[in-house]
Amino acid sequence: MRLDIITIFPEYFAPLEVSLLGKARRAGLLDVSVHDLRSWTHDRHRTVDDTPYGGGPGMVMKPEPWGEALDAVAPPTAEATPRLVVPTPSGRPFTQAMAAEYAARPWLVFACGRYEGIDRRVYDEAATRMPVDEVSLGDFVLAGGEVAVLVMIEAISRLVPGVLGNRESVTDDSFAPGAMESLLEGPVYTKPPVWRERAVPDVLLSGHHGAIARWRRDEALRRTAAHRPELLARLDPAALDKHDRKV
Ligand SMILES: CN1CCN(Cc2ccc(Cn3ccc4ccc(-c5n[nH]c(N)c5C#N)cc43)cc2)CC1
Repeated sequence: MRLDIITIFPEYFAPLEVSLLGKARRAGLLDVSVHDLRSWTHDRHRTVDDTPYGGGPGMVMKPEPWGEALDAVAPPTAEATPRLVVPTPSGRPFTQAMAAEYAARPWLVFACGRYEGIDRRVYDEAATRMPVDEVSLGDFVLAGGEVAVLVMIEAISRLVPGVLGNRESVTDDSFAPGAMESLLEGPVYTKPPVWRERAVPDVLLSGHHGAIARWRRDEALRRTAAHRPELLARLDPAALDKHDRKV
């Protein structure tokens, strides 16, 4: 999977060198390139922003550098076509399902905006030759797209086959398709069996896999009811057995 990131702060992406993502890159599972948008400026001050037409606070990212950057990173003559993913407060909510969709794609280009955003004509022109997705991480306001892209790359990359050593660990994720979809994950425990007089629930030490699965589902239902009751409304009633309904 090829990932290209265009930003005025390339240093934000140093974390992509460490941990799982670093290993995945070294294993050739991920081909990640970070590009400095200012490489496509031609003035002495390497200008990427200007005042907004129509007035208003702040600055807007100029279209020219973005146009040249996208031409260079994803040339119209390229054999493959990337999906352009642009984080923005006004985008579609980023979800685990979107992460899974993106993880199945061969090439993503991430455009990290700053200031009050990127001139709209950049989106419109790019959309003439590649799919453009505007995506939001949630109902809060960041100062730019870099942190959002880091979050999305981590969520997407862990779903790429081979990146996570133990594939099973994604099947029980919150929001993962299947039985746990729309449920938050339950509590987890490891050794020691007792820590500061707090014991691990007996069922987890019982070796009784059916009882353990039941306990985990009950805990997931309880946590979802407590923290995200609206997710329970999404559950297919057929997926709930009579025991679930008592939780
Ligand atoms: C007049 N007002 C009208 C409202 N706008 C709104 C606004 C526009 C940009 C920014 C800063 N910014 C620049 C690029 C960029 C990318 C992502 C995000 C982002 N924030 N929150 C998420 N979940 C994000 C994601 N993903 C923020 C970004 C902040 C606030 C301001 C001007």
